[in-house]
Amino acid sequence: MKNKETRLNIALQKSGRLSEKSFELLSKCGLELAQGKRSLICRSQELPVDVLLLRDDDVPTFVSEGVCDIGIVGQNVLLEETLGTKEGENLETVMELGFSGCRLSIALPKEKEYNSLEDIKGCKLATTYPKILQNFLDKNKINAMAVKMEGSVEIAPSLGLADGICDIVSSGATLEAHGLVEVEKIFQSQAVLVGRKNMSVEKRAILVTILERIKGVRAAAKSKYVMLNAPKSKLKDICALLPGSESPTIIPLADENKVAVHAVCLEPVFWSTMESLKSAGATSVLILPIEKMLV
Ligand SMILES: Nc1ncnc2c1ncn2[C@@H]1O[C@H](COP(=O)(O)OP(=O)(O)OP(=O)(O)O)[C@@H](O)[C@H]1O
Ligand SMILES: O=P(O)(O)OC[C@H]1O[C@H](OP(=O)(O)OP(=O)(O)O)[C@H](O)[C@@H]1O
Ligand SMILES: [Mg+2]
Repeated sequence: MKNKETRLNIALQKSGRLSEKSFELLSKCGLELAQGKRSLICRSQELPVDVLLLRDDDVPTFVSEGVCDIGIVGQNVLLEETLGTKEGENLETVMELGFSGCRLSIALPKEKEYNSLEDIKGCKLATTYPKILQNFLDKNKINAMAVKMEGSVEIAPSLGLADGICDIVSSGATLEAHGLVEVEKIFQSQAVLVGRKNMSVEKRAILVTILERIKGVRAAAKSKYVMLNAPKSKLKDICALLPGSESPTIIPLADENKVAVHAVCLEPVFWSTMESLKSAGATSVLILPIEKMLV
């Protein structure tokens, strides 16, 4: 009998703040996912990978229980779901993904005076993250109460349900719209790839392929391909200005006094860099995006 193929199961958020970026990342890694309209599982033809679509809060449990091998989740949810449980012992952060950056903060109505944490003693704070909040309060020896809400937390103070909140802040626009002011940042978060610690050798091999591709996608996103022409006499100065470039390719030109320089720059190339290149004698400076890169 033929052995069952080993496939890596990945848990992704079905819809929400993480899902679009997660799908985009996998797609850039060559994992085009065939998904029916209402299907909660999709298969990749390119690699032995299946993707399960979940609520983000369920991602840590699915991975720690071994239903999925890896998953994408915010560090805020990962910490909330694993604080004080055995679940976290099976899990490891495999890679920080650099998107969905946000912070968990305490915010109070703008009328309330705030000088230090002492001012929230005895307060009721509405939050979706009671364990992270309680942990922060305990560490700072502040006696305040966490009131659990599943969403729309910012509305709680104006309805008299709480004195303040502890919720996700990114631009701060939601706080402002609800007359709240951020007074303490308690946790900085981004999306991570979380994995189960004891994975089979076969599954780990698939994971390594995906990790290498993610590294390539992220390196390509930051990098640029630079092409320019340089007078031979200025070549050294011009090459020194190329940010994060290992060893540029130098190509002869019809004009014997000039060469073409092609380089992969692993750091951002700003307008100011291009202006410096021009001042140093470079002409026809072109900056091109890089689609894929194996690093
Ligand atoms: N405004 C924001 N800016 C950046 N990242 C955010 C923002 N809001 C949330 N996030 C991040 O995205 C994650 C998912 O947020 P989302 O609002 O989609 O969660 P949710 O409503 O709990 O979703 P689900 O329905 O899957 O339970 C958060 O846990 C956080 O890590
Ligand atoms: O500081 P800001 O940029 O305003 O972002 C913060 C808001 O973003 C998230 O909500 P989201 O908009 O995802 O809606 P949700 O409450 O339905 O999850 C979070 O719960 C905050 O309410
Ligand atoms: Mg959720």
